[in-house]
Amino acid sequence: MNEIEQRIAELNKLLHEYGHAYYVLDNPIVPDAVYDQLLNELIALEKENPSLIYPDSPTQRVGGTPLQGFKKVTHAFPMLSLSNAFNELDLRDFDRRIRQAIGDDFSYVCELKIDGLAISLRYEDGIFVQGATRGDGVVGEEITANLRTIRSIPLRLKEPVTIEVRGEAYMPKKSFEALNQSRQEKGLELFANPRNAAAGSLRQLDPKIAASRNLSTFIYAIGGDGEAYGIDSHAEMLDYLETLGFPSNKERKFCETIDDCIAFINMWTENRPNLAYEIDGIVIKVNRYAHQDELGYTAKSPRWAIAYKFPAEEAIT
Ligand SMILES: NC(=O)c1cnc(N)c2cc(Br)sc12
Repeated sequence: MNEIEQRIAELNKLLHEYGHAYYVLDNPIVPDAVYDQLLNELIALEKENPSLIYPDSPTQRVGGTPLQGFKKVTHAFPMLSLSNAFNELDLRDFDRRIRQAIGDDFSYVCELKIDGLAISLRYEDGIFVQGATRGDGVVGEEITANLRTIRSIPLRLKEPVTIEVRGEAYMPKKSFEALNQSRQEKGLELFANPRNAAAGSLRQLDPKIAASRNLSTFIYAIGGDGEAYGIDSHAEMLDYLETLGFPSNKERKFCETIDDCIAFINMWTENRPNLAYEIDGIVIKVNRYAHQDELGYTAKSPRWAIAYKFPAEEAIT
């Protein structure tokens, strides 16, 4: 490797590491000015040596030309939908059905239900190759160019694995308010809520628009068989996603009983306004894969998970 090739390799490595710390861990290692200076150095070197541009270089996040339309893609593994619970009785019915099926020796994991747009990300040998919307769960729209602009989506994983993951793309509350403020000043129609704003941003044909919308993601599932990665529980899977470099939501709780889940729901019903992003419920999943396999699926959704939905908020008159 000559000096320029070495410097480009080093800048890619540093910018991936700094970008992961800033956008995924929310814990910057270097000041923004240092990040920007290194990024500008890489942009200049790539301009002089286009043959040395890495496909997953941080400079390659925002594509050039707008698309003509979105291709349809079939997910390698169908994307789940969850049955809903609206009150404590529904939750205790869910718990009772599980006990009747597998006995009492199991535990739950509770997670925040992010109010955004469900997405699927495909990586081959650790490189981000395709991203899609959920669509009908089987066929979605290919929105790779737009998802590449989301800084919390790694373009290269920490391990060279081939994997398909699922998560939620969302717009933080502050970004939503700023976007609507600027749209109001321009006399444009306002977005009704952050979910619509995130969905609208990811359905733009020009990636530069998506790049300007400050979207983020939480990744919360592996498509298909987690056991293929040596994992045998949901909690371990979430930790594995983090080791690969994905942003996973830290507000999750290992719960021994449905009472613990209800306490978690009550706490977040209270604390929901303090979050930087919107949630529309709490997802409860039986933790161990062996138990999930025993419980199986209905025609539409897993028997081992349920989404508690917060009551619809009173429209502010
Ligand atoms: N953590 C999770 O499982 C989770 C979080 N947020 C969501 N909007 C969804 C939707 C499904 Br389906 S699962 C899930």
